[in-house]
Amino acid sequence: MTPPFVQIDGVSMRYGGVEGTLALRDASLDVGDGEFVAVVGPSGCGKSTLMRLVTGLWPPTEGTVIVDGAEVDGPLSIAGMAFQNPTLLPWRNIIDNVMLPLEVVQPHRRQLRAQRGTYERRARDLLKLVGLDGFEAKFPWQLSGGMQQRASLCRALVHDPRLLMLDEPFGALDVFTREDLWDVMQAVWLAKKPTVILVTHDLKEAVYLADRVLIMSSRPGRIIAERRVPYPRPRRLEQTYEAEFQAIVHELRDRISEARKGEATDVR
Ligand SMILES: Nc1ncnc2c1ncn2[C@@H]1O[C@H](COP(=O)(O)OP(=O)(O)OP(=O)(O)O)[C@@H](O)[C@H]1O
Repeated sequence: MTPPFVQIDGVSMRYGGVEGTLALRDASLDVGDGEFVAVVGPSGCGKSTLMRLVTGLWPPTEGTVIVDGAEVDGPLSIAGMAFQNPTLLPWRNIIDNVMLPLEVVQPHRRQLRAQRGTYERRARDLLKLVGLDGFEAKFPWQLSGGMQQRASLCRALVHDPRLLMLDEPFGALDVFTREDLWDVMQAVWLAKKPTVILVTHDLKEAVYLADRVLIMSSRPGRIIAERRVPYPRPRRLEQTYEAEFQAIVHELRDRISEARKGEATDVR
């Protein structure tokens, strides 16, 4: 059997030393290579913290995080990341923003000068995939919030990451743009099959996009349950209105509401 691509084993995370905030306690989860999982849970339960540990932005206080067979001990170059806030650099145009990871992440950084044309084509293809062709030379402030978020997804994908970490990337968008981007995300996943971990508050989004939805307890967070999503891909937005789909969303909502009631005792 192939080992999981991401293995989180008995991870705890306390911010600010022994008297600080315990965000995660004994959290464990495995994610298979090419699997799409969504992480949901009560507000403040440690979802973003989990993302920071997997991408190596913080070391855990206890436990181990293994990605692609190696323990994570610093920022992961095989990961692409997108957050709720698109964080594009205002002085760079859209294509230069999208190409930013190529200037940082090896081996692309080494190859960029010699293969600029190929890389630029890749960035243009991604912009086209998300409906932003024609906007390459614009600056972030000339684009709407939804368009900036599309560009930030392209930036997360431009170095062909094997692991894609998405922390509420659609959270700030209106419902129509959000649903458009779900389908963009689905198309990207079908085309490239990266391993994806998506943190979201939107249970419909979690069920629409993921193979498996993981539910966290209240803080200090750990994974307390999971729900497989039985639908093959490509999935269609109309499915989200069907009774079976809505029953899964309700089931998740109930689990989270139970998790919220079982408030943890160590809540420092
Ligand atoms: N850099 C930090 N320093 C100190 N405490 C932090 C830090 N980051 C997060 N925390 C605390 O850790 C806990 C978990 O935060 P985290 O952002 O991981 O939760 P979340 O589940 O992503 O929250 P939300 O659902 O509201 O986005 C919270 O109590 C938060 O205040």
